[in-house]
Amino acid sequence: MTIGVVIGESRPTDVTAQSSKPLSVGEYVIIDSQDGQILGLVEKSIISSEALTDVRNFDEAVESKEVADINSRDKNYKVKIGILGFLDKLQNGQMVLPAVPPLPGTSILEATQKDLGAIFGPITEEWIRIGSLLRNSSIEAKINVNKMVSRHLAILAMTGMGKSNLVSLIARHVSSLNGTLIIFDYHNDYENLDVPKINYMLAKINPRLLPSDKLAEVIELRENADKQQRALRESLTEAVKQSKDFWQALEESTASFGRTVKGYADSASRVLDKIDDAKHRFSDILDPDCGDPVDLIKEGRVNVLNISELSERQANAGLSYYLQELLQHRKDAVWERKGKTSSKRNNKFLAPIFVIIEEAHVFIPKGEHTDTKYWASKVAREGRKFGIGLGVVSQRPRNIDPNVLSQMGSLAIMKIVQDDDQQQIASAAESLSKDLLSQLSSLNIGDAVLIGQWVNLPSIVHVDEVKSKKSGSDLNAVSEWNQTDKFKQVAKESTESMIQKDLLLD
Ligand SMILES: Nc1ncnc2c1ncn2[C@@H]1O[C@H](COP(=O)(O)OP(=O)(O)OP(=O)(O)O)[C@@H](O)[C@H]1O
Repeated sequence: MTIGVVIGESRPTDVTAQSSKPLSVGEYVIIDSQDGQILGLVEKSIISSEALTDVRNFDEAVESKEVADINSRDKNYKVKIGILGFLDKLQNGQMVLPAVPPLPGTSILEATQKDLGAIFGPITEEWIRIGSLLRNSSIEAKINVNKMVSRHLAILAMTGMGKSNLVSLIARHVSSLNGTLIIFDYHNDYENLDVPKINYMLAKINPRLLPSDKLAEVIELRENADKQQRALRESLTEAVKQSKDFWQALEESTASFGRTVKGYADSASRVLDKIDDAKHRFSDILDPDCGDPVDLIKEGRVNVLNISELSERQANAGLSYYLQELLQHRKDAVWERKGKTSSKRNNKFLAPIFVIIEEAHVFIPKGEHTDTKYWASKVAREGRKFGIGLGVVSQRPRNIDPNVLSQMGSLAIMKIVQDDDQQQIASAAESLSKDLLSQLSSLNIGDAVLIGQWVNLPSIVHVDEVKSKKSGSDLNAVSEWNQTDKFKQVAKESTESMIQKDLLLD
């Protein structure tokens, strides 16, 4: 159906058109050019009224409105359309721009399912549905899972805009494809994730497997307490690591170090206090008898590792351990498959895995070293070769390490209003045009700009809501206060009636 006509000057990159009705920014249209059909994206949409132009006062505005209302030709709908490429080429995954601009007078057509389906929702197994195009809502929006895993992903948005909903949706699809997904859940957001055969667990740290500087972080020794750090380092011997009762052996070894090395009695005693404290406070997490925590992760499942009980330093030590081990497992598996080595240990992960780090700005911060950052950037660099994908989720993109962010080949960006967040994203993602960037502050909950390797074309979509996901929704303080008040009232009344009964019985 013809909805407009190209007017004025046109270029190979954009045209201006007069349309028969208002068109939305972000809507796809077809430019029926002399060289073939071209896909276009509405970048600017202007509506003007002949009668209501140059109005000088309120009375004149009211009179002009009456004139405008009866004149069907009064409104003028003008759009600027960006050219994305020839439609048939885009349907085959190629972007080819016209050499000659579409001639003025060329028809603008409504884009149909037939036109857009092959571009935004290809029907092959690796393409999974995550929603529909925001402005052409009958068109499915899909993402390519293979590209997501091999080229990494960043999900960036202000708080409450739908990041964990998108992660939950991805988890569902990965689960239905029998893939292995590992989510490091910092706020216990995924406890109620409704995915078949989910493997939900408390992330554990086995202190036997840690080097002394990492153990020092986990038991919360101060970073600049050099003497305590040394006391721990010297006490954490191979014999202690191998002993039956790890904590007892470590305590004995530390006590002995304090007795025998001159000037270290106080430091050793402080370390002993810290060990005792950590042993009791973190007994669920610090487990010398849990074996290798990576063994708790199951292949072919969605694994949610709850790290909400861990302090930031502990979570960092835990996460870097997991990332390092997961990368090594995948390297072993790939090398073994190529016949280059025969690994001594059982290769747990025979197929690619995808790891999602929530609150990435905490663990992969800008301008600061963390072990997780080191391993995350290694995974980002080497993951493609070894089949380990990284997904970073954050509400503060400006605080994520730009090197790691720029290695995320695919992005889902939801509403973001802060200018420095937008700038950080723009410099990390080449394919984020100025027009798309300007859309970010006007998106609603669940709307996302998708760019990068996992889509054929940058697009603005509305992500499907995962209805059964209970977590993440805002607390309803008013209703909870109300409930609590009612409970208190009921409790008070029943206590009063019991007192009455007691008095009567007396
Ligand atoms: N695609 C969507 N469509 C409709 N509602 C949505 C969509 N995505 C999320 N919501 C709603 O928005 C709320 C917040 O979503 P979600 O927890 O996913 O946001 P978030 O960005 O992860 O928040 P936080 O930063 O606090 O973790 C939820 O109540 C959820 O139901």
